[in-house]
Amino acid sequence: MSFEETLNLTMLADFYELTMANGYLEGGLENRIAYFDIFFRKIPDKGGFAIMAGVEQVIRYLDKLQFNEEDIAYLRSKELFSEKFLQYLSKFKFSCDVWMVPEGTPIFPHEPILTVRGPVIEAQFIETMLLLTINHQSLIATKANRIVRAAEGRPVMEFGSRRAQGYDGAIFGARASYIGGCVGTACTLAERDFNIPAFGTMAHSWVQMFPSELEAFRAYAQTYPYDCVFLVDTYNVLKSGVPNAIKIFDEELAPRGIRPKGIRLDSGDITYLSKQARKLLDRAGYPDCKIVASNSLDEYIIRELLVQGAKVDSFGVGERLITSKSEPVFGAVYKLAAIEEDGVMTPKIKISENVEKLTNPGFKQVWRFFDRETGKAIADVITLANEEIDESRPYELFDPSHTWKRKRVTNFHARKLLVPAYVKGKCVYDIPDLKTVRAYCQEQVDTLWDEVLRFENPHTYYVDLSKALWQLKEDLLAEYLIK
Ligand SMILES: Nc1ncnc2c1ncn2[C@@H]1O[C@H](COP(=O)(O)OP(=O)(O)OP(=O)(O)O)[C@@H](O)[C@H]1O
Ligand SMILES: O=P(O)(O)OC[C@H]1O[C@H](OP(=O)(O)OP(=O)(O)O)[C@H](O)[C@@H]1O
Ligand SMILES: O=C(O)c1cccnc1
Repeated sequence: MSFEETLNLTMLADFYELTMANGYLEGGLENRIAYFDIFFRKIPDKGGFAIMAGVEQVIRYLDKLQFNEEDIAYLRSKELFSEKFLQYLSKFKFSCDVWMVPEGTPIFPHEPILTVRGPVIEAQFIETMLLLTINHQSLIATKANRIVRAAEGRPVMEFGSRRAQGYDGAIFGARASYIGGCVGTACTLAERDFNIPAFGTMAHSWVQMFPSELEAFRAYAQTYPYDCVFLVDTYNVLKSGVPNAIKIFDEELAPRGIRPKGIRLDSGDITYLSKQARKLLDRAGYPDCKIVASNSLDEYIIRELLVQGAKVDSFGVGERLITSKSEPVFGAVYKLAAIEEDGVMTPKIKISENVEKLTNPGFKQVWRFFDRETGKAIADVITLANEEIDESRPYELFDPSHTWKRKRVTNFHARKLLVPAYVKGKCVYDIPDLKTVRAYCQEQVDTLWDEVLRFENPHTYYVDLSKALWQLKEDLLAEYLIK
């Protein structure tokens, strides 16, 4: 049984979701339809984009939503909820429609990345689990993608389980890291359950367990002759670690015609040590022996190491990736966008003094415009769900805050980003395997201009509103301001 199959997280809800639900039922609002959007406001690390992740876990959660007898008994013990509500929960069956942006897609602030439509009790109840799932995995996939891009084609392995914030942080963090572009993970369970390649080198304790470093390397080579990546910094990298590694390559592997895989540096000045180690290995006839570096790395240090000319072939990255240490919050929120009664939809807006916190009302779609000539993404446009984009005619983009800033685009292809995931509670989403998601992510990131990809002061990618949505927002703002 996979780790996920052991989980039923129905009760992982914020208590107010239950009190509101009880209130809706008591007030006869249980059949009122609500539309909720998930969107985020700020890209971590001042980046130019984020990566959508966690969709598969949202589906696993929704598929299992069910209150068992224990849950009902516990809720009854609170002496807060009506018997009618407890009966409702015991027969609870998810019946909403859900649209999601596929995993691995680059996403931008303020655009809906997931929309739920359904009876308000159900749609409201799932807020917390949906947010925590998308927030966690999108955070880590985004961070992983930054680290992988900093490594400029050198493989990055995720080494963070031991420093993850809890076991689910480790497991789903490994999953998200893989989507973001890591080649594999040290987390064994992640390979068992998600098919993410798991591999590793050795710990300092292995080296310490033997009377000498040389004996430690020899024992490892005898057990795993085809898989030797020696950790060379337990005592002294250049005086003992690398020379001992070379000695064992010569004595244990070379006579059998086996090429060594690598050495790992885990402390000290990685640039200096990797350059010196490279010279020693090359001189000894092992130019193909790879140098792996680890030790509190992130995209900034990796980039700096490469600027310094470090001779590192691959990176193991743990704590700063699995916790997204530099910015550990992905602030996606769940906001009501419309309600529907007797088939009539009423758009809703959340007003705020802070322009950043104004919501986009109504039932919406997000379109990504691609230039047909370059294949590059030009802009995203949030429209009302029933709008169509005619690719055969020029489309006028305009900045929703500075409407005089306009751009006419021609020769474009427009793709809907929100795709159906549930129809009336039934999953209609074909979950792709993770390798496919990872490849899709890379392909989609490649559609972004370098100006959006860069780490420092990236260009703000356009996320515009259609005229109809902009007008609706203006009208609602005017209406509320007059009130
Ligand atoms: N050439 C370099 N340029 C920039 N940062 C580096 C360089 N080499 C290593 N670092 C980073 O500097 C930080 C500190 O590394 P250092 O090995 O000096 O300290 P440490 O972690 O305390 O060492 P140890 O593991 O021996 O205790 C780590 O995040 C490491 O990745
Ligand atoms: O530094 P990270 O990016 O998290 O990478 C993973 C770290 O985990 C291991 O360290 P260990 O737990 O053995 O402790 P250490 O920091 O003393 O090496 C490994 O040797 C790396 O240093
Ligand atoms: O396999 C490794 O080298 C490894 C695994 C986890 C953490 N640090 C290193």
